[in-house]
Amino acid sequence: MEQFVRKRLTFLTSFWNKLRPRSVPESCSLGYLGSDSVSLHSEPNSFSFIPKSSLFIALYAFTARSAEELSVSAGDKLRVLREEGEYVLARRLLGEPAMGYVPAAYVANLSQGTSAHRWYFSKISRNEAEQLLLSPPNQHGSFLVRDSESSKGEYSLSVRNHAKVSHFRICKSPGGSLYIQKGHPFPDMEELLAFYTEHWKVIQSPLLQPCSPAVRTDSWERPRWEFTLRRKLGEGYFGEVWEGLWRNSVPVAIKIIKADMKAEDFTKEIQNLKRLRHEKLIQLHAVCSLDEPVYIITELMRKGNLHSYLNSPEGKSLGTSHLLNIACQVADGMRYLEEKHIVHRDLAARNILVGEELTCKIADFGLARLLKDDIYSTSSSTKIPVKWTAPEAANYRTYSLKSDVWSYGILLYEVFTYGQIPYEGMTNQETVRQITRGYRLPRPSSCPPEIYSIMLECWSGNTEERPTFLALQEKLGFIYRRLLSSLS
Ligand SMILES: Nc1ncnc2c1ncn2[C@@H]1O[C@H](COP(=O)(O)OP(=O)(O)OP(=O)(O)O)[C@@H](O)[C@H]1O
Repeated sequence: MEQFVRKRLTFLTSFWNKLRPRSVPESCSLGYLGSDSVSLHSEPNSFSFIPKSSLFIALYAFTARSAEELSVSAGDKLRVLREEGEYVLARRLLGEPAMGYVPAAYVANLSQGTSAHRWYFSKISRNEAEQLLLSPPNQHGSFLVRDSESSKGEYSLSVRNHAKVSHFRICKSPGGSLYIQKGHPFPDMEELLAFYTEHWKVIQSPLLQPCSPAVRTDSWERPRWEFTLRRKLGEGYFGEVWEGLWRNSVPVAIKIIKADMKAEDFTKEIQNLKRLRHEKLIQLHAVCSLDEPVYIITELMRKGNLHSYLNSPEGKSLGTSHLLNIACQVADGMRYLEEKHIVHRDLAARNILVGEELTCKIADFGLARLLKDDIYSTSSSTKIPVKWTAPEAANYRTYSLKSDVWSYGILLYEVFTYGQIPYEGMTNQETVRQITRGYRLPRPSSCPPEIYSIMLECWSGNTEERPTFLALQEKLGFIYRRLLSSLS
């Protein structure tokens, strides 16, 4: 069970390692299956002692992506120990003894004649067949045979004909022969296909190559029953956020999307979370999105958002070195986004989450965008957090990494004022007017002058003069290390 969960939920590896540290070397990680009755050292060509139903053949070559997967070549004979969702746990029967997971679509059961062929896709619907044949690497002439949806025991032949897919019913006569055209039977599927490969004009669709299978790599979707809600943590635009448990053991944060939210809005956040992986960015663990309410499951940050944390007694007791440490962590996460050319657009203390030992992570990627050029323009009237937004973004909706740098300067102000609202007492309109005239926030009393001069650089009216996140990370890191060594 543990191995299965480790294998299928690789995104939870760190949790597993915490719950049950691996005690065996990676190369022996499948040794727990040693009780299986098949001896890997038995006479290789005689598999008579293995139940036929578990003898499989690899239809395609597959290269393992992790230590728990098994690389196979097309034609390899395998013993399948069990099926697990879209994978089978298989043991190679010839050559180097090895065992691991292989996509189920890459293997066929030898005891079921038809299924041992690359062109046979048993549990696939007409629509799925069309999608598969029309997607890469399949091309004109790709074909497959599938079980007929409407007539049990019969088949359908689906063939890609340029940008279209044609389907032909393969009927079975009472005597067991197969035919597409009445009066033209074949004893088996191979002969039928051989005939239509040669005489493809009869069906106006050339059979050039068997369809290639698709391996689904999106393993984020999890069943809802695996999560239990324990305590409400907060509420945002998309809905409530709860502390919860995954499989009754791993603490997680669960965002429950409100029923009236437009899918296109929150899916942006999910997509952004899926493609971003950095220790200073909040990590997506799973989603439950097949029915409502949609759950977005992320790592749990026990101390909540940075703004509230700075206002808490614990936050208020932090010294300059701690505040600098927070600033460095956020700069590190933003440097990663900068490298990926992703603009966050909503960088603020409320969107930084705090965990144990002052760990800080950037969250709320709902507004984040990949920059195609260096600037992202929007004409949409999305609500703008004006006091955090650079003037060119607030006035002309032109967002860039440099507008994120401006927001980072405001975040520094929040950090060094222990969570004070910037431009307190000013309205949004007044703030924009004052900023445009050159007004800048004053130096907070607990802020060292060198940090304040970094804030002022971030708030340069000329975007070119603002530092990069890489430069910010280096500069702040240097100041932090110097401060630590002066304290020790
Ligand atoms: N992963 C998490 N761990 C711990 N607490 C969290 C987590 N995610 C959110 N929270 C808490 O829940 C609150 C609401 O979060 P959410 O992301 O929904 O909204 P928001 O960031 O406040 O605003 P919005 O989504 O409207 O921009 C946060 O302010 C934080 O206190």
